[in-house]
Amino acid sequence: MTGPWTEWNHILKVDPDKDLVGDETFEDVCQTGTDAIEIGGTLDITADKMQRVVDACAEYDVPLYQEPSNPGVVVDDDALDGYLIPTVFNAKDAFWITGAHKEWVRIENGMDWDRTHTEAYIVLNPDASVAQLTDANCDLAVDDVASYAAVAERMFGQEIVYIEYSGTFGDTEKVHAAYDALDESTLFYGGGIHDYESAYEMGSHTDVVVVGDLLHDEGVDAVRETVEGARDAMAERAEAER
Ligand SMILES: CC(C)=CCC/C(C)=C/CC/C(C)=C/CC/C(C)=C/COP(=O)(O)OP(=O)(O)O
Ligand SMILES: O=P(O)(O)OC[C@@H](O)CO
Ligand SMILES: [Mg+2]
Repeated sequence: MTGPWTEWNHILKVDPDKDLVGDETFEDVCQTGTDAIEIGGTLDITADKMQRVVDACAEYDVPLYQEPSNPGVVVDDDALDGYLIPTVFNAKDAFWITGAHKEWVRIENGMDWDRTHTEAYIVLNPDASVAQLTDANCDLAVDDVASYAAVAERMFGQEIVYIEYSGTFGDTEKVHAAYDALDESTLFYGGGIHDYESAYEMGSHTDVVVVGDLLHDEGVDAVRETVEGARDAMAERAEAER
């Protein structure tokens, strides 16, 4: 199966625990030009907060995915195009690799497998809450990162590999090594994208750029610039590869 993410350049990650800027609305959020909205965050997430964002975005055209941080915050809603379920490949605590997933399947009454997809996370910013929560080993060299990416694709059949630098702009050499290591899987990159230039720069090392905190810190106009930056970088790469 190939998912719609093979066609994406940009994802906007909305944290249900954080506010929008000024008088911006979810209608504005859905009209930034992003290819998809992912709803999720690490800290202080609840099903109610998730549901509020789903409801606020439901009537707009942009594809809507939930990215739950634990089984208890998953919401069942037809407005969702699907669930992007993290599995943290470099977590030292196995709960975040397969344990939470086992619990989810155990408590869930009938899984919606057709709408359930996984993201093979490689977490690289040790200061991010996701790194601390999962006890991720972020001390990885370029070849470690490339090898994790290849393992995710070739041994574990992961369609999405996610280099996560949440909160800080990452090492482009490591991101590019993951990109080079993948043949079929789609590479997501997230962390510290804050303007056209940073989106453009990272956009040439990944398939998809994920933008998170910028929405809550600067607002939709800043997000729109990152959509442009990612799109321009990826269009130029596609042109060069022709
Ligand atoms: C099996 C199910 C349904 C859930 C488990 C899913 C797993 C393994 C989650 C572990 C990793 C995690 C917490 C992912 C959440 C997505 C994410 C990385 C959001 C970004 O979080 P940060 O930006 O670091 O957090 P804050 O903004 O909340 O500080
Ligand atoms: O908040 P930022 O730093 O943009 O990170 C985006 C995303 O990868 C977080 O999961
Ligand atoms: Mg965040």
